[in-house]
Amino acid sequence: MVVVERFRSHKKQNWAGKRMNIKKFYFIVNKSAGNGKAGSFWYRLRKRLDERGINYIAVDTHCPGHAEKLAIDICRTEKNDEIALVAVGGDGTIHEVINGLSDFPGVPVGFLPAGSGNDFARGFTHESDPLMALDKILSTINLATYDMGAYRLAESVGLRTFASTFGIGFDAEVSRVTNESSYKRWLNKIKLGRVAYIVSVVRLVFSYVPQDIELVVDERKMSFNRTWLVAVSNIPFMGGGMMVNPSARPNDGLLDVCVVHNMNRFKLLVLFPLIYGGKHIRYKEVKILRGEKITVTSRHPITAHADGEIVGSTPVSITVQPGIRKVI
Ligand SMILES: Nc1ncnc2c1ncn2[C@@H]1O[C@H](COP(=O)(O)OP(=O)(O)OP(=O)(O)O)[C@@H](O)[C@H]1O
Repeated sequence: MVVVERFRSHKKQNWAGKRMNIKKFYFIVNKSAGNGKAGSFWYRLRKRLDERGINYIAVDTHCPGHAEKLAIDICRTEKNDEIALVAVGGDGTIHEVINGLSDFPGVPVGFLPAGSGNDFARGFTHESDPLMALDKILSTINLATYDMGAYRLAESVGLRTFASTFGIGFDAEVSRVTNESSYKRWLNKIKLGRVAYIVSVVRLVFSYVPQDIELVVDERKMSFNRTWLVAVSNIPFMGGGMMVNPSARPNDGLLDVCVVHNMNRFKLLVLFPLIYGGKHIRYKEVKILRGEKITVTSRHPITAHADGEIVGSTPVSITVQPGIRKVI
């Protein structure tokens, strides 16, 4: 009955935990995150920085993709062992910043959660309050090295990075519909941004068409019929706290894979709340795997997201990059 398969166990943890000598903090601020909530958060954060006499520079993003360019420009002009970059926004903002840092492994990154979902904070920094998160970052005591995921889509050039989850299928459509929705804006206003993802699940469950896929995890080849989603995770959470891969750890050198297949729509809807406690993995239609290299192919292209941002469609190959990123 329980179809939870663990053919790889966690590797030895690569926790680094050391103090750094950071001389200057760069804050990359996406004031549009959380549908504008980040702007008011930033006002309070800046006040705290000024009160403490911190040496910092803040730069605002002006459009999608800008955080990545800013991160590259900063790292090219500054001594990499003296700076830290801090993303202020949601998971989309941190996704852009870590991609900008791809060629600069020595630069630590921090996150002040001010978006709608904030799964990065849940999985890495464990601090949901932006002011508390700022205090932790400034103390730079909690510096550790973490794994990142790398993905290559057939239609794109080069390797891209994700921090939390790479998702294919239903969850990608949920991310797309949520990001385009007007209810996300309204729910963010009343501090219920994560509920927007739940609304999208209910909207899509009766129209989404599950697809057949081929999955390879390390050397192991598998076929799944009527697949709703494949979620490749570095941390347990996606979509604002859904615990899709409860055992995923960002410092074990491995990625966890959750495949939901052959489940009828009504069962999916009824069981959906279980994902918040990670209890969905008990069901025969849910397969959990773990590995270092994952490829997904399908006859028809299936939408894919990285950290909640739509990035393309299948086929895709994904690998883990063990301990590559310093996070404060
Ligand atoms: N100045 C800007 N104006 C509009 N959009 C921006 C701007 N700067 C960045 N963006 C885009 O805003 C999008 C949303 O940002 P982000 O994901 O950080 O917030 P969120 O969607 O509210 O939070 P979460 O992803 O945690 O649910 C990203 O795709 C990013 O590229």
